[in-house]
Amino acid sequence: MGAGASKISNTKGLVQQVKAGPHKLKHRLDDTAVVRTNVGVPVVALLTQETIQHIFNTDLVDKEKYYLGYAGVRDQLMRGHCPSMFTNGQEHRRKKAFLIDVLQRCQETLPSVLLDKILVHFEEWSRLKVLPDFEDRVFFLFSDAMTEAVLGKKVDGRLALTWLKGLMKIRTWIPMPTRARRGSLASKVLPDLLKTIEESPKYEELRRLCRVHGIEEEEDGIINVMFTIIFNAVAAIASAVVTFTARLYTVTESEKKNLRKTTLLALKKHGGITEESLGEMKLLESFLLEVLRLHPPVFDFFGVAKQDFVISTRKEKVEVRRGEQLLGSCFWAQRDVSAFVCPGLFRSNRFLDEEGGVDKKRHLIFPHGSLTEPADLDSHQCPGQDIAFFYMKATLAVLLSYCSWELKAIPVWSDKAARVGKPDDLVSLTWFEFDSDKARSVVGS
Ligand code: HEM
Repeated sequence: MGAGASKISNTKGLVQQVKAGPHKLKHRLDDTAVVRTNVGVPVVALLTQETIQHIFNTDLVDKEKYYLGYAGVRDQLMRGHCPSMFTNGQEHRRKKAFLIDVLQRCQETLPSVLLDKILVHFEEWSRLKVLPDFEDRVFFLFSDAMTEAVLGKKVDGRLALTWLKGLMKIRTWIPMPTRARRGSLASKVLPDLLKTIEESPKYEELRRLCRVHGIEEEEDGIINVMFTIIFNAVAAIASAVVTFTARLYTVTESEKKNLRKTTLLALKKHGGITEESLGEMKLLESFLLEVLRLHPPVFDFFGVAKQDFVISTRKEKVEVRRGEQLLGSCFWAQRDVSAFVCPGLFRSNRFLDEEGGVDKKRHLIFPHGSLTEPADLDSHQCPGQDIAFFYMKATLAVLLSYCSWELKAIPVWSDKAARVGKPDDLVSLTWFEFDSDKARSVVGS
């Protein structure tokens, strides 16, 4: 029986959640589809491709302001303005339409800004040779590229990272001094962060767009842009790229060689990073999708039932009461055996066309909805996937074709939600080399 009443306390639930993460919800061989449990808050957890659809249904489920189940964002770090992904109804429609407009307006500058940053950052990494802070450095690369493309001027990546690291809080009475310290550091950098945005070339344009989209307080719009760049965009793509780098370590030499060869071939054929060359990097894309299937940056999607409803599965009918928290487990739904053969295995060619990849892609739900369906204003699905894939594929293509590196340790995944898909220990490089001359001759901007 999956969804019986769970009597455990929030504290015990939270401790289990931190220790076991998604493995608290079910054993990998169970076929449980729904379970009532406690992950720091009581939840009805949806664990399959079929049941997780309920969390995407905005007629049944609302977002909770500032909260994702047991975790939340510190509203003072948002100056009391709520990010789009935590809002509902008209407020959500307005904010999401505004953000989509902002993102569309930077589409043209985005590729050249990114290529420039890739070359500059990789050259710096190569000079340093050893990168104990590799994860932060990937974040800085994407932060520079994204902020410059959207704002016309880059924001200091260290300010952005300090703000991000202090953003999340946990719903518990247990004292968390490290989190508290990070929260107060983040409060300190917020004025500098906002000042850089206010002084950026695109600031007036962003204020105008706020008015166009009926966002009454301009600060609300600006904070939403900041949240989207740093939290929604940069944090997610940086994590996926670090996870990819670690995953490469786990595949055979011949797989790696083939990946490098096909990527470089596409780059050379089209004379650099273009829509065409990226489109031809089928193995790179399949590898990346497999990384995002097994290690999505967001494991759990949360929402609150707006009304009573029933979830019917093959085995049972589960009644959900209005006000109950729902947890959609992206982690388990992307390991559902009804959609993926041998779902626990990492198979880098799983999403190739000849492997039926096109059909399988629709079961990828890491963007908070099917990857093959476009995001719209009535859902909470991510509207940034095109940008995300351009950023990730372009960076990985240059990395694979012109760089060599060594990881400090063999990566191990025990699936800690707080690591947003990355392996348990910090990913560091003991050595990094970049063939800048060759890269510039092909991808030079
Ligand atoms: C691999 C990279 C990415 C992943 C896995 C990802 C995933 C997600 C997920 C799971 C959500 C929903 C969160 C929730 O409601 O609980 C979301 C929302 C969002 N994402 Fe992404 N994202 C990625 C990259 C990006 C990028 C590059 C951008 C912008 C350029 C972006 C912009 C947004 C925005 C604006 C929302 C809020 C949508 C709304 O309010 O309805 N994301 N993303």
